Amino acid sequence: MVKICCIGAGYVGGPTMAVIALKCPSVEVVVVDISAPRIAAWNSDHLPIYEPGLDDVVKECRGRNLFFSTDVEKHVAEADIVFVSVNTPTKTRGLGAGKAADLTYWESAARMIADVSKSDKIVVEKSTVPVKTAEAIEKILTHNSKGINYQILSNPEFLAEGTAIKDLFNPDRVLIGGRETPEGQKAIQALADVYGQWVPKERILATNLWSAELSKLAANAFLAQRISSVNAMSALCEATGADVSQVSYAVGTDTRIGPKFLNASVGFGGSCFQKDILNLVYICECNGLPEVANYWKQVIQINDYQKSRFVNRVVSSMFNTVSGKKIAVLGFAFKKDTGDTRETPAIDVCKGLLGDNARLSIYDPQVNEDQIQRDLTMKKFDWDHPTHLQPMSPTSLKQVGVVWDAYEATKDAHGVCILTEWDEFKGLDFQKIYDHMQKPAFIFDGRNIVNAEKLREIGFIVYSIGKPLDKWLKDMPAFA
Ligand SMILES: NC(=O)C1=CN([C@@H]2O[C@H](COP(=O)(O)OP(=O)(O)OC[C@H]3O[C@@H](n4cnc5c(N)ncnc54)[C@H](O)[C@@H]3O)[C@@H](O)[C@H]2O)C=CC1
Ligand SMILES: O=C(O)[C@H]1O[C@H](OP(=O)(O)OP(=O)(O)OC[C@H]2O[C@@H](n3ccc(=O)[nH]c3=O)[C@H](O)[C@@H]2O)[C@H](O)[C@@H](O)[C@@H]1O
Repeated sequence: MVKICCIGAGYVGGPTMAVIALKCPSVEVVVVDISAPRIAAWNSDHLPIYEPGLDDVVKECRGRNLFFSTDVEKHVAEADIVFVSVNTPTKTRGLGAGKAADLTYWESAARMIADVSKSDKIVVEKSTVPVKTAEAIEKILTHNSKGINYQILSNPEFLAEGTAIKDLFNPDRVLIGGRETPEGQKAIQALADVYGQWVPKERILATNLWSAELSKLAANAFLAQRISSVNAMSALCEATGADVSQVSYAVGTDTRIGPKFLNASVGFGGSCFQKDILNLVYICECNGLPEVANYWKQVIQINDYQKSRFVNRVVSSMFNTVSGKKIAVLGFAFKKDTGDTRETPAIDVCKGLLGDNARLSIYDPQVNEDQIQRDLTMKKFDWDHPTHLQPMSPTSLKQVGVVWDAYEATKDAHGVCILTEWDEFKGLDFQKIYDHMQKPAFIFDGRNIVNAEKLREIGFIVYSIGKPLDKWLKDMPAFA
């Protein structure tokens, strides 16, 4: 029986390994982590992450050929294939701070593999890492090898949160990079055989190591670039009276461009887009390519601009101040169908509003108060470390209330900001909301999910990203 061990039981390690266990009943899969609470949650009825369909997959295999354990060393020692899916945060200090990937967790995992291994192993990079990381890992493993043969593969993950199980069941492609040696090719084949149990052969792509590593960074950069492109257009739409949804549709019907990933928004969030682009920028700079670095930097700059543009719209529309005003924030997660708040645009928007002294009442169906308070008080990039190593959050912010109901959040509010596109927000009774709000009542839709015309009929003043402006907003300076 092939034994797989995955180091890191997070958003990637957990779902990916659960699907491998489901699709390959003859493979034993153990997911290990240094975080005991996380492993306990994986072994309980309340999994540590919310992901549609995940519960069913885990229930079917857990205890059969899927196990979660804190006994990292034992399971690594026994495995034939070791996936490493640990955090690769942005460095916060030292060389490359604010850009380069911090490979501390990766390196310590590699050293541990070298320490405990007694048999040959295929070591798979599942985390997103800088190009050439495999070379560093290879050095750590071979310098401590005790005659053991290691093959390093790069097998980046392309799942998106909220659709992880769907993406894993039916991936556009599985990318496996390895050394161009007979041993390297054999290792690629061994991993391809695992995926081959449910992924069609033609979707399993084999490349060299560096192409696989770089393809992951490139794919995220391209995806984020589409969003920044459409968000840049959204600003121009507002200035000219064009409608960004119509522009996106018209542009996306060109088969060379395609319709996906062209929704204007308050900005992209999530644990990876910004981190991976910063990493790409750093790699370009290190390779003496400042023009290429600056090109990709712009994707992040437009994203930051979009978030601050949104805050400015809110403040300037409400008589240039939100001081002391109650603002309801609907949605805090970085997208719908996840409880994940890492790099969510809601953090920057809320901080911007708090900077103007607003009182916030936040509701998200999947995010609790503790998480929101932590997010609003934590330093940039600190979130991307294993939970038990993150600094304790300081005292909570008094101006921020977190409630479990959209109607409660909006009661007596002066304005409502929609920051996540949860389906339930589309079905809210906006007449009821309007009736219980201060007047004039404002809605700022950062996700373009409400029917602005209907809301205007009720009496709201509505701002929707990239849409022709409400008469009220036209008369207000956008960047006061
Ligand atoms: N979240 C996502 O949707 C995607 C993430 N990725 C990449 O996958 C990697 C992991 O991301 P997530 O799963 O989101 O992170 P995560 O933070 O949810 O999980 C990482 C886990 O690794 C554990 N860990 C860290 N060091 C360890 C060690 N030495 N030994 C054992 N466990 C250790 C942590 O305790 C944590 O539970 C990152 O490189 C990320 O860029 C790639 C594709 C999608
Ligand atoms: O490496 C990763 O971590 C993953 O990053 C993204 O997945 P994810 O961040 O989970 O979610 P996306 O659906 O890509 O959304 C990212 C952000 O962009 C925003 N977005 C997305 C699409 C769009 O048209 N407009 C838009 O603003 C979302 O609301 C969200 O805040 C990629 O889609 C995955 O392929 C990749 O594996």
